[in-house]
Amino acid sequence: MTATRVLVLNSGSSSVKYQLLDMRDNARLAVGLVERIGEETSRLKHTPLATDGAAREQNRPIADHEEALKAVAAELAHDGLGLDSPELAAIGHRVVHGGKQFTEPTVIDDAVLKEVERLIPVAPLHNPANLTGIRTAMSLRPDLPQVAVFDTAFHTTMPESAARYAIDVQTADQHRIRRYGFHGTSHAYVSRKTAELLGKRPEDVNVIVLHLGNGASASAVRGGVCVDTSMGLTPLEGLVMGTRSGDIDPAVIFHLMRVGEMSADEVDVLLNKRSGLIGLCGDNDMREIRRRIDEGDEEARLAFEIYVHRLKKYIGAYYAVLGRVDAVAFTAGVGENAAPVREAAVAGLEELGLAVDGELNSVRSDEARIVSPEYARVAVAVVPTDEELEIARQTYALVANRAGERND
Ligand SMILES: Nc1ncnc2c1ncn2[C@@H]1O[C@H](COP(=O)(O)OP(=O)(O)O)[C@@H](O)[C@H]1O
Ligand SMILES: CC(=O)OP(=O)(O)O
Ligand SMILES: [Mg+2]
Repeated sequence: MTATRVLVLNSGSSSVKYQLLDMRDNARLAVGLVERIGEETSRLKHTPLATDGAAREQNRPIADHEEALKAVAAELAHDGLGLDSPELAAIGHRVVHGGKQFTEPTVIDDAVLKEVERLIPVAPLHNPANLTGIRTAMSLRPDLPQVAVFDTAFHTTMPESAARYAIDVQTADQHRIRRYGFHGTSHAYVSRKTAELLGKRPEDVNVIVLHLGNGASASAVRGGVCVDTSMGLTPLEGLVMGTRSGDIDPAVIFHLMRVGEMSADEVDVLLNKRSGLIGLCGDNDMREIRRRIDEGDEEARLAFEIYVHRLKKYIGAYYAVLGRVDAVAFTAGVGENAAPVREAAVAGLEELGLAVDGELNSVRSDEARIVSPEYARVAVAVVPTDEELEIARQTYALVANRAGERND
């Protein structure tokens, strides 16, 4: 019997999302989420799709990512889908920062672990969680291939003109300061899906992808190749996010340190965790912000306007970078669900061929769809992302390939 299953772990700063898939038909056997790790109100939600599909929940404090993963392993075992299964071919891990060197999915060994660890200072919210996920999975199944799929990989094609900051070259090179970009697995998947939706080959279309989740980033994809993206050295640059500021005058930082007497760490926490939507209005969930706007809340309205203004600037910028745009694709939690964000982001851009159809845009669906009117020159699309499926595919392709090579 050949092993055909892949477990995918997407470890975030305070959550773990996971899926167990059978790669013969990409069927999802189990999916789940552990959230609020490290808080009193942690929650594990596990849905065993292969059996009765009834979700099970645990509401209890889960101290760290190791405990979270062990709880996930126990839930899977409960359904006869445990990590000890001989049908498990590999575990695929989302790794957020892979620097410049990892352009492909990579089987994890000591050298890879060291490199992911070395990159912690430039992905402090993400790489430590990714590493704990990997180490725990390795301890549970030391014999199994563990594969890292990097958020940065898709962006390694960016030209130097987009990847370099305009700072002293020696200093930049010494500290490997450049723009790496993130959410690459999503940008790759969504740009390809968008081409499919248009009935074209990826190499024939130019797409602006707007990945709007808790973290948010935009990318310009020309013929399937990323040519620019909004996140930089770290996932802090670019769009306004749930808790991150995105673009800011770097002098704000010196000012806060010199005049505000804040330490570097305090400014780091301010910009990463107490800025963006939560900093502007106290809420980082777009649903709550829309609810408050409907009640006439001015603070929430301004936060929404700042969010959309930045988004619109990036649409314009990437339009200019690409020269010709076939589609603007919205994805992730906000992009897929928040019709008012999509409407406001393209409002007034009719001259650029961009518009949404009010009725199409308000339809709720899990399907990839076009929400622009027939006459619009550029398609505005809603394309649900599936980072876990993409990670599973890349992981399975790599291990199947290696197995094939061994048998040759
Ligand atoms: N129905 C909805 N309407 C508006 N916004 C939503 C809805 N569902 C989710 N969101 C937004 O999506 C965000 C989460 O997006 P997601 O892509 O799951 O984030 P991440 O993977 O970065 O944790 C939430 O914080 C919320 O702002
Ligand atoms: C890189 C990044 O910002 O990821 P997330 O959106 O999962 O926080
Ligand atoms: Mg996400």
